[in-house]
Amino acid sequence: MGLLKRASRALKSSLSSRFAITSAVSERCGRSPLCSNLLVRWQGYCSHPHPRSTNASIDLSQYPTELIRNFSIIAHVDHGKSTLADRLLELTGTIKRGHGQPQYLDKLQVERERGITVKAQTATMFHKHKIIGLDDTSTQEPQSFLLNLIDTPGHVDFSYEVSRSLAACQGALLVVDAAQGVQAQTVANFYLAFESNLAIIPVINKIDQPTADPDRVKAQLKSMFDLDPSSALLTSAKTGQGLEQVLPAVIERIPPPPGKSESPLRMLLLDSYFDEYKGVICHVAVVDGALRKGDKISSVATGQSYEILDVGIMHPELRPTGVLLTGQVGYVVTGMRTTKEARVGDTLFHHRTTVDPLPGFKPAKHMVFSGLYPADGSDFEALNNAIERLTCNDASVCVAKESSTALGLGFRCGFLGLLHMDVFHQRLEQEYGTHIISTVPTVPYIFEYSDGSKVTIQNPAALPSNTKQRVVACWEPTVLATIIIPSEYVGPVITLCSERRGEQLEYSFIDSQRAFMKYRLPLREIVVDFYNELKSITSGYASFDYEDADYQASDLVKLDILLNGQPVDAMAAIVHNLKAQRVGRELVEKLKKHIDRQMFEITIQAAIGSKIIARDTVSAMRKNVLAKCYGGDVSRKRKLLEKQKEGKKRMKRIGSVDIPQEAFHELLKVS
Ligand SMILES: Nc1nc2c(ncn2[C@@H]2O[C@H](COP(=O)(O)OP(=O)(O)OP(=O)(O)O)[C@@H](O)[C@H]2O)c(=O)[nH]1
Repeated sequence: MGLLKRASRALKSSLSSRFAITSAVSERCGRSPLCSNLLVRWQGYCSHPHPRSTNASIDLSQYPTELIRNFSIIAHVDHGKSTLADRLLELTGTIKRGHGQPQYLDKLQVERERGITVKAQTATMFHKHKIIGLDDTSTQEPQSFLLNLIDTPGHVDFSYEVSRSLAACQGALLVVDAAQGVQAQTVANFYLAFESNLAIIPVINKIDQPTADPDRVKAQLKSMFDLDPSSALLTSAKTGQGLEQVLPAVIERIPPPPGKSESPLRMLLLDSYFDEYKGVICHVAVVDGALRKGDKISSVATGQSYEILDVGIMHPELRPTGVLLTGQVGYVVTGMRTTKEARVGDTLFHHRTTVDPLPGFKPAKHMVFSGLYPADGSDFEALNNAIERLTCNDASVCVAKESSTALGLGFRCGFLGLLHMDVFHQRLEQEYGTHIISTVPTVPYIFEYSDGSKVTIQNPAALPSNTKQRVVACWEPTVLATIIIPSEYVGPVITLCSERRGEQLEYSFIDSQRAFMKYRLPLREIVVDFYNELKSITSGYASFDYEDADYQASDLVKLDILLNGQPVDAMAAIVHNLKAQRVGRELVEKLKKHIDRQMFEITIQAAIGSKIIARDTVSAMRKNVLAKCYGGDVSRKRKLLEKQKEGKKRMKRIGSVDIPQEAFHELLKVS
């Protein structure tokens, strides 16, 4: 994951090297060069809604780059980014106070249900501010600034979104919970912003909490990132305390976008999604030049040309402006038919001009792969459509068609992590009404065969079962994990990491209460349930982040699951030899629990090659759903039978055995 490299390139190998990051950080995080160049001092002036927040049309020509600030909010998960974004939108009158929809920018149903941000969202705000010349005599009138705010996800799986958002920004608010202090993703996000050369404004949030200790957090910011403690803003996004300092600090400390208005148009494509009515909508940042409705543009990546049918800003919903000028961030609607044409990171430019492409983004690195199949085989086309549309909106998923003897036609998808995979499944079901079966997640292993060929295996079924005969060596991907925990949990965390075949690389203390550990862990060991277990053994206090590392030689075997003697390719897994027995037993147990009794006996076996390592049986008998329905109304019985019929539709028939969707889901949790 390129994004993860950033996280801790400076983390590199030792804490001390991080602590040694020098005054370059404080220079960047202090007053921007702009301020010294202009020799101005800014003063907070007005936090009332700007008149433009009404439905009046917006004239973007009033906002040259000097009056634009593009910034992001980054933080560890749950430290209050989305709540802070809400308050800033309210403060500027972009949304109504008490709009009744907390975390306004978390628009997806899955984000609201899970209380997490999955997709980075942009909103444009206007804020009036007064400038006072350093000589204090040249008082100017307050000026209106255009502020583009990008709310980003905090969970490690979605840091790809963060890295993309930062490409459109010149500064970032680094939000840290006043009670929890610096956590693993705070570290990762800081380095991501630092390496992107952004001005960083530390914001210590949640100061209203009884356990808040802003001084301790300031000391951590100083010792870990060399951030000037006096530059930290103290806020409570909940009570509103201290919020009036945030936008003045954004205007004061973050430089305006550096683009040239007189140069030919260059736009960075940040994101895209499919809208039922408008078609493909692209989020763009205009780096140089200007874009107008009706312009013809071309794409560097595909060479295709399009006409701009609509252009505008997110304020906070789509708001047509007819134009986007240098430094502005907004949306464009072109004639693109699918979001596949909208390559995230692409450079768009005026047709028939020549420009140097913008740097773009490193492609997302897929950590986990799993097969997705329609629960009902005849729904393949519907699933195909749903996946196509959803991947338009989530470019970080890779998809290839595959087929399984057990499940029929389906897809092999690559995800950034397990939560990402989970969220993708949930969105497929919620937003597109598809019922899916997903196979056990796997990571990309490398196998070397006796003929000297090497293959990357993303699907266990692709590995012949008699591996030992043909495979001469195998390697598995590893990660460098950063774990920050209260000192009292060090023991259990060390035990967990060694159970997961981890190698400790570093162990030190951030302050008197918290320990910092760095481990090399096999990726396979963390994708399945590691984070949940870490949270549970540390009462939720652990924070965790990882970056991808090298492959390491390993002793891997293919574990087959057999139902009535038939191997089920969709249930095969590649596991470490030492764990094969336990995993085999657990898989058999889970399947037994979830397969309903049927008219015949079902044997469930786990096998390595021809050796059976676990076995159980489900005895024969049809599940009688009417058993608990004594007498009573016939319509009630009919309803229960209908429900059973509906449930059966969602079962997968493998050989002669019906397997409910939940059985496949449960298999995902075996580590
Ligand atoms: N006491 C207190 N709670 C806050 C404050 N700011 C946010 N919260 C609460 O903290 C929780 C997490 O807030 P979010 O804004 O969703 O956090 P986030 O960082 O956006 O979370 P992700 O998007 O999942 O990374 C919510 O329950 C908020 O109500 C604050 O200043 N004080």
